[in-house]
Order: sequence, then C-alpha cells, then structure tokens
Amino acid sequence: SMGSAPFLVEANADYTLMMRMFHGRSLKLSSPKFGSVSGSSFGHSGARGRGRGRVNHLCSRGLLCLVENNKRIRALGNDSGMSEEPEKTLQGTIEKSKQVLALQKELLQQIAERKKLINSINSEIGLEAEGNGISDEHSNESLLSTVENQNGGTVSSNYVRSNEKEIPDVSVLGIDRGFDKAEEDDKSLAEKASATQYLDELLNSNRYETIAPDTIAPDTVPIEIPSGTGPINHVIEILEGMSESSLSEVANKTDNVESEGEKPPPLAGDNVMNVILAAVECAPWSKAGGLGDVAGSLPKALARRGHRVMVVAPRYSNYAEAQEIGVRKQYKVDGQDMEVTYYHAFIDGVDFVFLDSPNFRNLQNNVYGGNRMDILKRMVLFCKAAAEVPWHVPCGGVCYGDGNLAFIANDWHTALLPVYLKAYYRDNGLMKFTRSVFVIHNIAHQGRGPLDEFRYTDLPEHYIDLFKFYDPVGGEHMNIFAAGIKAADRIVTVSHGYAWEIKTSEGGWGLHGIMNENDWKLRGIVNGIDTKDWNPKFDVHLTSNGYTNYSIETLQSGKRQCKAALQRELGLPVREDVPLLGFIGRLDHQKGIDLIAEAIPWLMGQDVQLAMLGTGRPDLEDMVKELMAQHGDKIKGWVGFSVKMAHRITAGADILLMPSRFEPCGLNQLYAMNYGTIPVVHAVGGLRDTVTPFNPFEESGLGWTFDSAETNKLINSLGNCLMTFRQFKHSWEGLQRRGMMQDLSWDKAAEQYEEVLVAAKYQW
Ligand SMILES: Nc1ncnc2c1ncn2[C@@H]1O[C@H](COP(=O)(O)OP(=O)(O)O[C@H]2O[C@H](CO)[C@@H](O)[C@H](O)[C@H]2O)[C@@H](O)[C@H]1O
Repeated sequence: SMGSAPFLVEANADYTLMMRMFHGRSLKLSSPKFGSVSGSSFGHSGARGRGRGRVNHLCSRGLLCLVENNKRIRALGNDSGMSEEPEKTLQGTIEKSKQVLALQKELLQQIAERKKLINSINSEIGLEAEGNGISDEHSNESLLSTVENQNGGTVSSNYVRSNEKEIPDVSVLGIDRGFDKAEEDDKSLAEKASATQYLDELLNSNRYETIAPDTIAPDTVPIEIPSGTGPINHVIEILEGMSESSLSEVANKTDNVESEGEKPPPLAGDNVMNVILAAVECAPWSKAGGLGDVAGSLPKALARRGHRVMVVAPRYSNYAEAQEIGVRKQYKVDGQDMEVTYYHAFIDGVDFVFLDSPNFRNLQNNVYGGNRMDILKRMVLFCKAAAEVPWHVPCGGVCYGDGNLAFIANDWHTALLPVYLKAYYRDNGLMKFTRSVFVIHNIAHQGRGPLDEFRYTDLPEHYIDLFKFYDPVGGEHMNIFAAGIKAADRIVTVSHGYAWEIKTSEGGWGLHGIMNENDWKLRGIVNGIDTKDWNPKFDVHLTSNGYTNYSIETLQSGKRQCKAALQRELGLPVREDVPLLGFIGRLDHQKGIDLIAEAIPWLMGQDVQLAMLGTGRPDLEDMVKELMAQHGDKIKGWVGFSVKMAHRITAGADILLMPSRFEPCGLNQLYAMNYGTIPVVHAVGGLRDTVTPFNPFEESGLGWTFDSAETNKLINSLGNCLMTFRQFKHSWEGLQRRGMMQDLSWDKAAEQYEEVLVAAKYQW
C-alpha cells in the first residue's frame, strides 16, 4: 500500500499548481463592489485594532452584537474606500461577504426564534418555581400532589410508595394555564431571574460571536440598554429597534405570537410529550464513546422545546448530584430476583434517573465489561426496570405516566426495551399509548448469541421469531438488535449517510435486509453537540496548564497558546510552525487507526507532530504505544481514557484525523470544527454529511475528505491539507472560521427528533 508515493507527489504538485493558479488568478479579479468592502470593514490594518477593542465591549453585551452586526451589514454597501492591497484582501472579501450574507440570514432567523423563546420563557416561569426538586421530601410517603407540568397541563398523581408492584394512578386532569395572584408575584420574580438567565445565555451563546473583530465597522457606537423596565422588555425593545430595515419582516411575522399576560405555547406547541431516553452511557457520569455524549445532551435540547424529558441510565458508582428517592423494585433476571433502587437529579430541565443494582456497580470505567452472559443479564435488568420507570419514579413529585409517552432506546443494549413494552404491557392492554423509538448509533454491535440464550430475555416463547436470525457469518443465532428494530415504532440513525449505508450489504453488518424491510420507519438525523461543554470559549479544561479559552475573535492567538500548551504537556518541541495533528477515538477497527499506522513512514518524513488519544483493543493499544516509542520526538499521546486530554487535543491540534472505516455520525469532527481544528476524514456516514470538502476555487468547505479507506488516499488528502496549512494561511483561516461559524447545536436535531416522536405517537 505504500506504492502510492509517486502518485502522491504528483497529486500534490497538481494541487500546489492549482492553488497557485487560483491565488494568482484572484490578483486579476477586481470588483469595485467588493473592493470597497475590503478597504475598511474587512481590512487587516487599522480598523482591526479598533474593532477588536470594541468587539469585546460589544460581545460582553451579546445582544448588541446583533444590532451592531446588522448596522454593519448595512454599512457595507455605503463604504467607498479603496483597498490598498486588493490582491490580498479580495478573496477574503468575497468570502466574508458570503459569510455576512449567510450570517444576516441566520440572524433574522435567530431573532424570530428568540422572540418565540421569550414567550416560552414567560410561559414556563410558574413551573420553575413549583415543579422541581421536591421529589426528595416526598418520596417516602404517600403523596397527593398537583403540579403544573412542562406540557402546560395540570397533572395529579396519587402515588403510594410500595415494594409491591402497584401501579400508581396518574392522570391528566386539565389544561389550566392561568396564574393566581401569588403565582403572579412569583412570576415577576421568576421572570427577572429567567430574563437574566436568558441574557446570560445570549452572552454565552457562540452564535453571536460569529463576526470577526475586523468586520466591525469603525463608525459603530455601542448602544446602551435603557433602564427602567424589566429585562425581557429590553430584549424585546432592542429586537424591535432593529426592525427598521429588512428585519421588520421577520419581526412582524413573530409579533403575532406575543400579547402581554397570555401564556404562549412552548416551542414544541401541541407536540409536547413525555420522553424517556434509556441508555447505558450518559455523560458526564458515564461515557465510553459518543453514545454517552448524545444521552447527556439530546434530552436537554428536547426539554428546551418544552417536552418533559427523562434520561434513565445505570448507576455505575456514586454520583454526587443524584439523590435516592426511596423506591425499590424487584425484577427477575435468569430466575433470580434483582433489586433496583432509584436515584434522581434534575439538571438543565431534564430528569436524570439512575438505576442502582449490584449488577451495575463498579463498572464506571468498564461499562461494557464482563463476559457475554454478564452483559446480557445487565441489559435485561436495565430494560425491564427502565420500562416501568414512568410508573415508579416520581420526578418532582409526579410520575411520567404511560400516556403521551415515548421511549428512546439506544443501540443493542437497550433494544430489548421496545420488545418488553410490547410483550409485557401492550399485549396485555397496558401502556397502550406508549411508543418507542430505537436509535442506531452503531449497527456493528448487535448483541448476538446462541439462540438458546433467548430464554434469558424472559419473553413469551413466540417472541423468539423477532430474535431468530440467520446470516452467513453468524449462522442461525439470537440477534437482539434485530428484535429491537422490528419492535420499535420508529427508528432513527445518527446521519443521513449512515441511514443509507445500513441498508447496503457493506454497511448493514448482516442486517441490511431487515433495515430495508423497515425503511418506512427509518430516518437519519445528524447529531448535534453540547455547545457548552464543547466550546472553546467556556471549556473548563482550557483554564489551566497554560491553555486558554478562545473564541472566533481570538482564534489565532488562542489556538497558538493552546497548541504550545499541548506541545509542552505532551513533551513535544514547542513550535508554532509545525502542523500538529490529532487523533482521538476508541481503538477499534472502525476508527481506521491502522490506516494512520500505515501512513506513518510517509508522515514521519514530513515536518509534523502527532498527538494520539485512545483506548480499546489491546493489539491496537500496543500498536499506538509502539508508534510513540519509535517516533518519540514527533508522536506523543495517551493510551487510556481522558476527557480532559480529548478537549485539549481538540483545542491544541491544527488538524484532526478521522480515517474511520465507517462512522455513523462522528462527534470528534464536529468538536474539532467548533474549535477551529480542521478535520481530515474518510468520506463515509456522518463524516460525509458533516465535512464538506475544501474547494480552493470558491474558498468553501470545511476540511479534507477521501473517498475510500485506503492509506494512499489518506496520505493524498493529508498532503493537500498540510500544504494548505503551510502555504495558504489565508485559506486555512477561512476553513477555521467556517467551521466555527456553523450552528452545530442540538436544536435542529431536537426538532427532527420531535417529528419522529410525534409520528410514533400517532402510529398504531
Ligand atoms: N480515549 C478517549 N479519551 C477520552 N475521550 C474519548 C476517548 N476516545 C473517545 N473519546 C470520546 O468519545 C466520543 C467519541 O464519539 P464518536 O461519536 O466520535 O464515536 P463513537 O464511535 O464512540 O460513537 C458512536 O455513537 C456516536 C453517537 O451517535 C456516533 O457519533 C458515532 O459515529 C458512533 O460510532 C467523543 O466525545 C470523544 O472525545
């Protein structure tokens, strides 16, 4: 596979030529329209320094950025200054004009969304004061409580604590939305609090920092927030102040939602549901890979839309945040009674419920540890208990109940949940309005076993048909994943590319036939990221050891500092000019780490550094250790699991390598882009969906991709990437900025999940 070198040289020579031609060509282009823009607003000289001072000031006010940016966008058209160095700035100008246009569009949308949000904040104030944190006091006694739930309705629950299998009576009584006088007072207090919180969120949201400092027009003046009325009114005033220009259209469209005193519906409107996501990993408490991240963050985004959302996960060790609620239940596993106790925490609008049992304990760092039977028994217990959580666990005093409820199960470990919901309950006239969505994060792990292990699932005999599966690799066997797919009401997978791939014989790992049969209920939804945890501006792992927080405004200096800190921490020579490559991932065939190993002889001939972080298959761990031993001056890393190092490599590296053979979505490339780190990826699954290839002619795209998992293809792409890093700084910075300007949050995905949940709800 190393016979690719001549090809590479050739390809790189072509690429250099192409880049040169392109940049040369740009010299001749001239456009008075764009020339004027680059002259001042986007200039790299005086205006920049002045702009930077101001942008800090402005961005400390979040919203004002909106106003300023809007002014600036309008100012662009009037500026007639001539650029001193048109050849240098022209490309940047074209590029930035595009960005500004895109940004303006996005701002308009955001304003509309924010207006809706203000209304929904008003609508949920009562709940914050009442609904939360009362589970602890009430969990030990019989309680009759009425609280307003997030669905805007009033729920009454007569819940009796019991060790027996009593089913609590939970019913929705009404949809009273009025406030009484006492609530009104609380409301104004809570309104102030949540308005402040809202402003904070605006300030903290990196969406408002997508304008680089040098795009601040020199003539803009900070606008003061008038004092006297409540913060929410200020927000509305400011937004409305902007409606004089093209913003008015959007503003008008959203005006009809608001009228003082009336409680507007949550973002999800009539679609609000009770949602329980069940997963065997949940960050930050337990995480082996991307599933943990999704379970920790998707639910928060669903809650922001107004759904009542719970996460159920095993309790692998003591979690400081979660309190015992005093409920105990017994479930049979392999004929033995297993006791489950429940712990609860309410965080960021989500109920986190942890199931405690001796089976789960001390697996904190080894979630998938043990032999196959151990794992199977754990999963059986977890799914049996998770199915009854809506009856037994009074979150904030009120059980979720089984009406208007959907479970979200994740991967084979929870694939039994949709099956139990049918076999134990629906077949017996129970949980008739409960639905299940099964999310595929990785179809390669299916919970396969000999068919006689079916008895451990403790299901009626005829259910064996769902599990019985034959393929040439496994012969006739039990396949838990297959059963989950068939039993679930809807199926989601984590990208469009992967939704297609799992229907092919190459990507379906034997299940492509079943995937095709169930295509009607399958949908691809690309993952989002937690924009608080994985944000260079707030990243808690960048506050010590010489690292620094940074944003798009401080990208170059911030990244320089993080890179130096990473080099120092890993023991690499501290050099700014050397491209620093990163790899982070489970050491598994999936992640293509062997392709990197095969590329090492070529790579070590380059002036590069490589930081590696991974754990997994022992043989691959050994391989990584050997690489580090052989090339200690250039390759450093960590065989093990370290969230801190993952964040630091993401921030300090220039380039992230992801040569995954298959990648359902991939989160590391998303994190990388949010940190101005350029991904070089195999164009497969979610990687293809999320990393559009760099196009030097249009200065577009987000990274480098190669179209098959072969070492020479990786080398070729990486070679082009390295050359751009070294010789075309301007293009490089464009790539970084475009990556950071994306909205990678969960909000869009949550809306799509909602559509799936609603589809499941109305399906019989
Ligand atoms: N040694 C280590 N130390 C610290 N952190 C480490 C680490 N190794 C990995 N991680 C972290 O684990 C996560 C990995 O997530 P990915 O989505 O990239 O892959 P994974 O294959 O685990 O997830 C599966 O599920 C997710 C979620 O749907 C899909 O995106 C993906 O394609 C699919 O394979 C990242 O947060 C990463 O930082």
